[in-house]
Amino acid sequence: MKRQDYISWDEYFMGVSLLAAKRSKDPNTQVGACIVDSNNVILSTGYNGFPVGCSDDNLPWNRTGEDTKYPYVVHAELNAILNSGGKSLRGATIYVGLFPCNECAKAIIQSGIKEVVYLNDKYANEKSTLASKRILGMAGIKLRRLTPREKNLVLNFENELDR
Ligand SMILES: Nc1ccn([C@H]2C[C@H](O)[C@@H](COP(=O)(O)O)O2)c(=O)n1
Ligand SMILES: [Zn+2]
Repeated sequence: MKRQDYISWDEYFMGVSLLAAKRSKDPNTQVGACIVDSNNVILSTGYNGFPVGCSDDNLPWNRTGEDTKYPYVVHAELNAILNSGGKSLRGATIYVGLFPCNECAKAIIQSGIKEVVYLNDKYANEKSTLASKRILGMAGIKLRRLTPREKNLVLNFENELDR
């Protein structure tokens, strides 16, 4: 009989986006994204960080004050779109830990992505999120908040060493 406790496609792709988020150097919010085609093939991943060539150590990670991270950070969704290397994203789905902002929403729409699956909507009342929902809705993009069956998905490197 086949295993019964395998993870769903949704859990797999959201899991990949959460794993990508672990690469983020942002001390406050780590976001990952995973773009998938209609055959459940991963097209691209990304996480929030500074642009290539801009050192993580020489730009600010502050949220407030004179010099903040906001003008410099590339969001996870945009990085995933840019990392796709010119592949067509038409009809694709983007899995992302945090609901996309308006800037990422524009890129999502223009790239042809048709569905956004997200986990967290902690900035639901921000102008950027409201604008994002407005344009994603107008563009006919499906929005789906994922309710995971399990709270935890454990990766155990040690177990694999014993096989
Ligand atoms: N959908 C999103 C929303 C935000 N981000 C990035 C941008 C920042 O690095 C961080 C948010 O920082 P906070 O204001 O919570 O300190 O998350 C993203 O990549 N995708
Ligand atoms: Zn964004």
